[in-house]
Formats: sequence, C-alpha cells, structure tokens
Amino acid sequence: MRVIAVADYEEMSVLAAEMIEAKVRNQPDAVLGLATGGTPLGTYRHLVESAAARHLSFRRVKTVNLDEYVGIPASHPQSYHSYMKENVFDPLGILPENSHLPNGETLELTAECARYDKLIQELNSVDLQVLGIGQNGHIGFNEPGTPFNSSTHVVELTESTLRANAKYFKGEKQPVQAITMGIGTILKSKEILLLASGSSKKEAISALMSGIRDENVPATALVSHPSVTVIADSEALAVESKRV
Ligand SMILES: O=P(O)(O)OC[C@H]1O[C@](O)(CO)[C@@H](O)[C@@H]1O
Repeated sequence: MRVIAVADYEEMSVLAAEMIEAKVRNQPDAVLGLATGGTPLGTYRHLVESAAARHLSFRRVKTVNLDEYVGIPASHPQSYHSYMKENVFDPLGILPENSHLPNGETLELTAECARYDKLIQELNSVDLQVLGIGQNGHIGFNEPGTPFNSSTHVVELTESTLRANAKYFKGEKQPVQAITMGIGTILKSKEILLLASGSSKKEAISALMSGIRDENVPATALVSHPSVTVIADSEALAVESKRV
C-alpha cells in the first residue's frame, strides 16, 4: 500500500485528479470505478477543469459506481445517479451507455445485485477504483462486519452512516438501505485509490495503516490488495503534513 500524505483537502483533490487523468490518458477506454460522497467532489472538479483545459476525451471511458440508495428514484436530487450526472458524467462527457450505477428503484433487489456484479465481470473488472472511506471504515456502503469476499448486495445503513449523511436530506425521509458493490468485488479492481480528508476519518485511517485485516473495519480489506494508493490529508492521518 502506497500512502501519500498531503496537507489538506485541496492538495488531495489535485493529486487524485492527476492520477485519474493519467490513467485515462494512458488507457482511453479505461473502466473507472467511482465513488460518491463529499470526499471526491474536489477531485471531480479538478478533473473536469483539467480535462477541458487539456482536451482529454472521456468518450471511450466506462464507469461503474460503488453504490446507490434503495427506495428513492434515480431523479431524486440526493440519489447517486443525480450526483454523478451533475458532477461527473455531464461535465466530462461520459456517455450514458458507458456509465453504470446500481438500480435502487427496482423491487427485484437480489436480481439487481447479481446483474451488477455480472456487468462488472463483463467489463473485465475495474482498472482504477476510487474510494472514499466512512467514519466507521466503510468502503462503498459496506458496513462493519461485511465479509471480505462479499459480492454486490443490499445493506441496512448503520446509525453512524445515517448520521453522517443526514445533512444531504435536511429533514426529508432518508433512505435506510442501499445497494453496494461488495468488498470482494472491490478487491477485484486492478488498482485502487482511496481518499481521506478530515479528522472524522482519523480512526478509520489509523486502522487501515495498522495493516491488520479486520472485518469490523471494512477498509482494512485493502491491506491484501497488490495495488492500493491512499491519499490522506494531515487531519485524516493525524500528523503534521509531510509527504511519505
Ligand atoms: O466522503 P464522505 O461524504 O465523507 O463519505 C464517505 C463514504 O461514505 C459514503 O458517502 C457512503 O456513506 C461513500 O460513498 C463514501 O465513500
């Protein structure tokens, strides 16, 4: 695991955007695994600016998202479909037929999970998977206790995750379930880039840095993956800012 310590959110975002851009430049038909949440927003902003400035095309890029809420329509402003369309797909010109998210609206949830895993398999797995990390160490929506060999499945969101995401729903009824790529599915990615910013991620990052795989902290599954880069800022690492 390569750990890059940066000063702050901005530096993390610039560096992560550069890594994604380099991947697409070297492999214009790359399959990108993408995350939502607050953490990668700055990365996506820099990527959009840089791709426009350097005329980098995303027309052949394919994307698969980690997760989607169950029980809200794709058109809901807080759905991950809406987030991706607004922040990534439209501004980068990623074609609708090339961008994939789980369908959280279906009543056939089990079939949807199987479909999503098969789709990723048919894409010959993810070339670069971007991950955020939850305060409790979740990756995607894989909550503590999720088996490390899990495939795409439905999850009941924990109190910690519901609390962290309540700000996006502002008193509105909040979804309590989601469909998420499993940890086993995530581990099949060829390369993984995990981003962490802010002191609320300190404990989760410290568990990851311990190098001990523990199903109570889902992100520690990454310890066994051969190609992981963590970009974390000084608050998440709880250290004075320095590059390691
Ligand atoms: O980046 P944030 O908003 O702190 O969220 C961390 C993680 O939590 C999720 O938003 C799910 O709760 C993930 O998509 C994300 O990686």
